[in-house]
Amino acid sequence: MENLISLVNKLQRACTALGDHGDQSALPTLWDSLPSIAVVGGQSSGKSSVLESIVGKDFLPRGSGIVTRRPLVLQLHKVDEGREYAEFLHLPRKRFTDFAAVRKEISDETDRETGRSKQISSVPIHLSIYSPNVVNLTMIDLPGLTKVAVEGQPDSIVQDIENMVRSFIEKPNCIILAISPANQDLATSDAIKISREVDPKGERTFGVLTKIDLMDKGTNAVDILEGKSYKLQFPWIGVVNRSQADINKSVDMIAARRREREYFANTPEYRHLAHRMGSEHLGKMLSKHLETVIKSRIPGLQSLINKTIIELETELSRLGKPIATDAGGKQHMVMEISRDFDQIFKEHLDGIRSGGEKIYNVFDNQLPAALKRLQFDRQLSMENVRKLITEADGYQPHLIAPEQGYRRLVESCIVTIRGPAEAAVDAVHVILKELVRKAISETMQLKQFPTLRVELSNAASESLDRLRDESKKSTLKLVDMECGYLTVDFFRKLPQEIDKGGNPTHSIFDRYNDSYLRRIGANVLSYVNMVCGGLRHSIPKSIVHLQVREAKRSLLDHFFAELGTKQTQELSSLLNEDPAVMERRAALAKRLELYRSAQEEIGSVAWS
Ligand SMILES: Nc1nc2c(ncn2[C@@H]2O[C@H](COP(=O)(O)OP(=O)(O)OP(=O)(O)O)[C@@H](O)[C@H]2O)c(=O)[nH]1
Repeated sequence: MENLISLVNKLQRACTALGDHGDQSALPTLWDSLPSIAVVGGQSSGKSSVLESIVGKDFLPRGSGIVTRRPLVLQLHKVDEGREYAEFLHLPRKRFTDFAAVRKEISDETDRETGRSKQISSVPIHLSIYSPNVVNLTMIDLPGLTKVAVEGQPDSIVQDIENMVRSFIEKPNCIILAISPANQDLATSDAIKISREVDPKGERTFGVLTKIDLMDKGTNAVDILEGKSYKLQFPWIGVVNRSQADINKSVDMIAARRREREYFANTPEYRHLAHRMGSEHLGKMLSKHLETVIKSRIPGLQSLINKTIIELETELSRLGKPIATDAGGKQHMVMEISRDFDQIFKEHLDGIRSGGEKIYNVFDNQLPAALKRLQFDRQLSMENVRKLITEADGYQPHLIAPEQGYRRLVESCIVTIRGPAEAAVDAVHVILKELVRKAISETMQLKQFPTLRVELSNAASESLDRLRDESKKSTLKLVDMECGYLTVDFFRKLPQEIDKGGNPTHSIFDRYNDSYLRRIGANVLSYVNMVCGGLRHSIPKSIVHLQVREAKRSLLDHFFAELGTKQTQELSSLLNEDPAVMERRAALAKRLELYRSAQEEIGSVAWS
């Protein structure tokens, strides 16, 4: 059972180390879900004395006025053997074996936060005590409630202390140790007043009556201790702490405890209650109660932790990975994100994502339709055929066939194919750009880095422009090649005039008759159609080879080459992100670490 309390101790320590004090922040808090015991009471009611009695050590600052000015989270760890020692969370690895030094450090640490003025602060001091003589407990000592500000204190201090105390004890997981001095009327007890406000049924309030030994002669606290004056769910516990005179005389704790036991055992009014009085009993009882509370809370705590982990992970993944601080790490990160983008771009082309199919549509529909639209009517009109042939003949008319005329006619037709060829290159370019845009917006990590997003998009776009230019050059070359060298076989296989029974001795004037010119036009058209048929297949090949496959292969080559030369500062500006996002991510990561370790700790205890 003891490991239940040490579990909560561990979790509370982890909370503090990772910045979860249960204070108001935009992060989920584990601290508030863990049971704790807060000691409340009026000034000088004996809070510190009760704490010291439970610990069995002198370690708290003493003096007049407000001594406790910051919450002190005190964790008691029972160890099997060895020397007692204390450790502060703000001084890790420093072991205090001298408890007078602990007292001084509490005082100094209080002053460090509040200055030497008598101000208060809600930032807790965390102190752990390891001893064979303590029970496992976590308790929070709070500043004493006061009614008036003393010199040097602002008037608001009365309300400030009350608010701070309330903020701790109003949490449903807080067990309230309400300290009231027996030498004052219970009706005026600050502890009872404030605990009743937050726990009207007294379900989590333990009433502790101090200074019983200082009560007026002839009066006693039996009615209170028997729960007749003010009823709480748990029985009242009376304690007799050391008086100021005892402290001055350095009466040690062991002696003080023995005297306390004797006091209750030997005072006739309290003898019947002696078995449930005293600080030792108080410590044990609190420890037992805490165990019960923790046990009942474990299932709820587990499900809360699991739920919070999922929430934190979801938000963290939405915010993206944290940025490396060194140049190498930054470069690696930019490369990784860029590769993610490149991969998505390729997936669009390869059909894993949509969009690549539009390229085939260019080859299968747009290009053939554009080629078809080239009617060559103008080039092959009777007048034009006649004009080109006679021009090509020059001063010496052709003898058998108008060789040069044919060439000029073919060339004048084929040259018009450059238009559809160029248009196909441009159409594919537009599609590739659209795919880059899509891939950029689908690369999750890029949402985090607007500058990198722009740079990457520009680099990809420039690459595509370069590829378009290359592709255009080569594709047009294909067309130009068709102009540069005609397929001789086609013309050789053409039926000659003579074969058709024509008269080869026709005069030159007869040769330019309509049917002769029409036949030449038809021959040229049939040749050009054959060329179009070939280009319809070779233009897509050229485009795919130089634009599509090359984009897949080397879209970011230039970008990566330049990346290698970038200095840390340039890399940092590439990975510029909103500082608020960075802060939030760091805070979330810390909180997630806390919840994960809590999940592990609770898991192991719950199973055992
Ligand atoms: N005789 C006697 N004196 C006590 C008892 N409890 C506390 N005192 C004395 O009362 C004075 C105040 O006790 P503290 O324990 O310092 O009270 P506190 O509530 O912690 O005080 P602040 O932190 O200043 O609010 C000290 O001089 C104690 O010695 C008690 O049960 N009997």
